[in-house]
Amino acid sequence: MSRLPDLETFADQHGLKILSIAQIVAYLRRYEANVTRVAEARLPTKYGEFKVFAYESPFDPGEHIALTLGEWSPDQPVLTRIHSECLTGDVFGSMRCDCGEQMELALKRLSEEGTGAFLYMRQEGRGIGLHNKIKAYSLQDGGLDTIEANNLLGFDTDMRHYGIGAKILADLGIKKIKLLTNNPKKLVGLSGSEVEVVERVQVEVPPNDENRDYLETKRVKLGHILGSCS
Ligand SMILES: Nc1nc2c(ncn2[C@@H]2O[C@H](COP(=O)(O)OP(=O)(O)OP(=O)(O)O)[C@@H](O)[C@H]2O)c(=O)[nH]1
Ligand SMILES: [Zn+2]
Repeated sequence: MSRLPDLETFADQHGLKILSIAQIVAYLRRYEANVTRVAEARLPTKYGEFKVFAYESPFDPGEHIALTLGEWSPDQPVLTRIHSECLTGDVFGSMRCDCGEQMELALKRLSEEGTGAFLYMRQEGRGIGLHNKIKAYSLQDGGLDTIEANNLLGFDTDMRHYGIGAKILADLGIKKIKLLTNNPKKLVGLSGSEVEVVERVQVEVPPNDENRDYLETKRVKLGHILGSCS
């Protein structure tokens, strides 16, 4: 019986191209990060009159939106918040985390600046989704920290990526940003993208009794720059 050729020889013989898993993943990541603006409208808020832009992206079902205030020139660094969805904090005022208050603080800062962009990325629960975040909360009620809970559920600590956010900013004509964040990993996540972070702007809110341990875990285990408000 003749031996089967190895995959690469077979591919050569048939004019096929064999891609490594890493090449396929890199390709999907690039393709996934393409965004299409699907709608835009006026959005008057208590923080001022924003424009709201809706985006979609292949392979990513998240209905991401961007709110913008004012105008900018192509080389102007724009005050920007890339906010990850937290339904419990952003909508219901949960005190387990700092998300809702950070969202309000960021919108206020944009309003004071008179110019800026606020991206609302549908990466609930650091990318694990709402139901899984609530499962993680349940484990945290039993004594685990936010990272241990994610890991016990079989998820990485943080499953977000920032390529789509960078593409949305590029679509809005933003090339340089002053990024409102306490998370240095967001800067790393944006490096090599079409957007340059020229400054990190602290967006810290005071801790409360419900989120003090959670914020400490973020500081110690996730490397968030926190502490000026405690
Ligand atoms: N899995 C999980 N997600 C959480 C938990 N608490 C908050 N989140 C999510 O964490 C995300 C926000 O991430 P944070 O680590 O608070 O902040 P960040 O966006 O990385 O950093 P900043 O820019 O400084 O706000 C949101 O998607 C929340 O839904 C939790 O206990 N478990
Ligand atoms: Zn939150």
